[in-house]
Order: sequence, then C-alpha cells, then structure tokens
Amino acid sequence: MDTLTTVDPANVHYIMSANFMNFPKGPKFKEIFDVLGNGIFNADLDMWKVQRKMTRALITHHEFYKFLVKTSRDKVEKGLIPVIDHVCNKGCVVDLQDLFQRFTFDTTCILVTGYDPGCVSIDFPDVPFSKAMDDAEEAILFRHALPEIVWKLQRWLRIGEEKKMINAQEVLDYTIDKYISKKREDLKEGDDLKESEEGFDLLTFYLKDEKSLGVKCDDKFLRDNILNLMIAGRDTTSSALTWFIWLVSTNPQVEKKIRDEINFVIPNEEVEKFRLFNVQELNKLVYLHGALCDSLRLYPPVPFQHKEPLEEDILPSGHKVHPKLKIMFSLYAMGRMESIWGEDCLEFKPERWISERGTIKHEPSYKFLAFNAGPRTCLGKEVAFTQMKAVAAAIIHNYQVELVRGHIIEPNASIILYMRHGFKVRINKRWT
Ligand code: HEM
Repeated sequence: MDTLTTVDPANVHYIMSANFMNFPKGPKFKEIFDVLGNGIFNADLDMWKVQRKMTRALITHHEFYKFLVKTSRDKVEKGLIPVIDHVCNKGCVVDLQDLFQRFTFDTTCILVTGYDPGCVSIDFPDVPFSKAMDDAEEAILFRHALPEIVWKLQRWLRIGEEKKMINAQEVLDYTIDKYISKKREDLKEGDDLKESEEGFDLLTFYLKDEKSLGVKCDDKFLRDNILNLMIAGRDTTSSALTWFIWLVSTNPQVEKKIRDEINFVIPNEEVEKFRLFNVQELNKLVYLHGALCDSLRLYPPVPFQHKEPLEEDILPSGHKVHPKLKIMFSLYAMGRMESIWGEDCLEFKPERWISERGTIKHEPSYKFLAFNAGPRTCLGKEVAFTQMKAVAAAIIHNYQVELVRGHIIEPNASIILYMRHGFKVRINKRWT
C-alpha cells in the first residue's frame, strides 16, 4: 500500500505527458485488471503502441462513424424512447441509471460486435453479460483496497469477491466466444470490406481487415479487444449521462438554456412537438456541449487513475518517486478544486466552457482530466459525445424528468463513478 496521491496539475502533466515514458501503468495494474487480458487498457510500452495505433485506425474510420451515427439514432428512437413513453404512460418510477446502462450496453455491443443484446426493453430483462461486467468491476475495486496477499488467497480459495470474478470471467468468455463464432460464420463467404451505406462494426473490421492491421486476429486477441472496448464504452458513457440528466433536472436555469438552444437550431413549426435530432443538428449545440463538459468535470466517470514509475524520478511538486511506489490522482477532487477552477468550482456552470465568440473553450487535459491526458487520451471521446448528445437532446426537449422525493443521490465507491442508490425518477411528456 505504498501510494502517493496527487491532485497537482503540474504533476499530472509531468506524469501523463512530459515524462510519459517513465510512467507506464505497470505490472500491478495488469494483475489487478487481469480480466482485460492483453487489451489496450492493460497494455504498456511497445504493446500499447501497437494496440493504440490499431484501435485509433478503427475508431476514426469513416465507415465506423457512419455505423455510430446510425446505431445511436436507432437505439434512441426504437429503444430508449419507447421505454420512456411506457414509463410516462404508466406513471411509474424508473431508475434512469439502469436504463442508461442498458442503452450504452446495447449500443456498445452493437458498435463493437454488430449484435444487439436487446437490453433496452420495457421488460427490463436480466442480461448475464452485463451483470458479469458489473461483478468483475466490483471485484477489481476490492483488489485496489485489499492487501495483495489477501485477494490472491481469496482467488486461490475461490471465495468472496474473487469467486464472483471467476464466475464473471466465465460468462464474459462464453458470451464473447459466441459473438466471435457467429461473426466468423456470418462473414464466411464475404471478401474485402466494401463501402456500405450503414458502415461497419469493429469486429467486422478486425476479421476482414486483418492483413492491413498487421496483427493476427486469433480468438484470444479478439476476446481481449472486444471486452476492453465494451468496458470503455458502456460504463463511462452511462455514468456521464446519469449525472448529467440529474444536474440538468435540478438546475432549471440550465435546463431552460439547453431547451432554448435546441429551439433555436430546429425549424419553428417543430419547436413545440416531439422531435429527435440528427447529428448535424446536435453538432450545433454549443451550450449543450459545455453543459456535458461541466458535468464531466464535477462527476468524472473514471474518478481516479494510477501509475507506477519505471525509474526514480522527482515530480514538479518536489516529491521523490521510485519504482515500488504507486502514484494515484483523483480526477474527482481535481474537478472541484478552487485553485484549478476558481471560486465557483462547486457550481454546475456550462458558461465556463463557452468563449466570448460563442465557441467551446479549450481547457488543457491535465486540468480537465475526464478523458485522460497525454498520449493515452481516450480514443472514444467523439463516440461518447455523439451518443450523449443524441440522448440528452431527446430527453431534455421531449420530457420533464423529476427526481423521486426523498431519493438520496450520492456517489458510490467504485472504479466507475455511479450513483450508489441509482437515479429514481418520474418522467412526464412535454407534448401530447
Ligand atoms: C463519457 C465517456 C467516456 C469517458 C469519460 C472516458 C474516459 C476515459 C479515460 C479516463 C481513459 C483512460 C483510462 C485508463 O488509462 O485507465 C479512457 C481510455 C480509453 N477510452 Fe474512453 N471514455 C469514454 C468513452 C469511451 C468510448 C465510448 C470509447 C469507445 C467506444 C472509449 C475508448 C477508450 C479507449 C480505447 C481508451 C484507451 C486509450 C489508451 O489507453 O491508449 N472511451 N477513456
């Protein structure tokens, strides 16, 4: 438990960018996150470089972008909206955190594998794959808190959280294997990738573009990459959406400004009507973008990070660090510090993100760390904003969300910042 925790942006900049090569995630990270195998989150140094280049090539491919736009639009229209309408019609309470997790689980699974697990539905079905991801994440948190020898003994004895981890891993491996075999089967007779109207999922890219990616896509490689991208996309985006909708529903002046901005970009005759928005319209919503950023500042879905120095070093703060020391930084604390964000740091204030010219203000990533900083910056930022804006605009324009009276909102302790008791709300339609 030899750990140094820092919230100093100069240290963060040094570790994440200026002297990046001396601060890999380290072997301990890989052990704690062993369920992720050799995927990008767990990779360091040369292996990470290969993974990063490949994942970036896939995520920034125009065919993937087309697929992202289509998937987000379809899941909002045919998944999320029917469930919300059902909740409105019945007048019942819904846990929006659960619903958003289902939404991002479905969309991420479609984006990564091409298959829809059908988690967003008025029956709220149990989905073992999704539950296994939750269990694995919980066990990972315990590994951060317990002495190494204790959790390793638990793993050996197959008891406690480690038993959960073993079971979760079996479900994850089984489900992903099924997706890979199905995709291999579906692609059997196909040749090279051709332009498509709807774009492609990532698994199709891996299998069809193996040669140009320059890696051997065997089942273990595919399993690790699928799981890493599923974890990257599902939890972060649903956590961000949950805190965002709560902040908006409890800050009427922000809610009004978002609605006014939406009304401004859509044709007049459509203002007081049910409307969903296309990606061109969503990209014009600067205030909404600022509001999402400010929510991510206050509630970063990944609330802490850790690193291990390869060699002895001295941080800008003067602290000496050595290879056996774990360095942690709290993104959650950094988003709420007066010295970084000013006196109004605890206020939800989208305006702080808007420049005088009405464009989004750029904040250095070592100050706004929600998407990580330096060479390991999140590769899915645009994917996340596309999905978050589609959901946020659809809900804020068409519905009124109201927190159930007496329901307590507080963060949990986890590797992903969720609401401990969920986000229980009632929803009313704004237009009949
Ligand atoms: C609001 C949503 C999101 C947030 C706040 C977020 C945040 C982060 C953070 C903090 C990291 C660094 C994690 C670490 O190194 O341990 C990261 C890495 C990454 N994210 Fe995201 N992420 C989001 C959405 C997504 C989505 C939707 C995808 C893709 C589908 C994605 C793909 C990745 C990948 C591939 C990495 C690894 C980058 C590397 O190590 O080089 N993220 N993200």
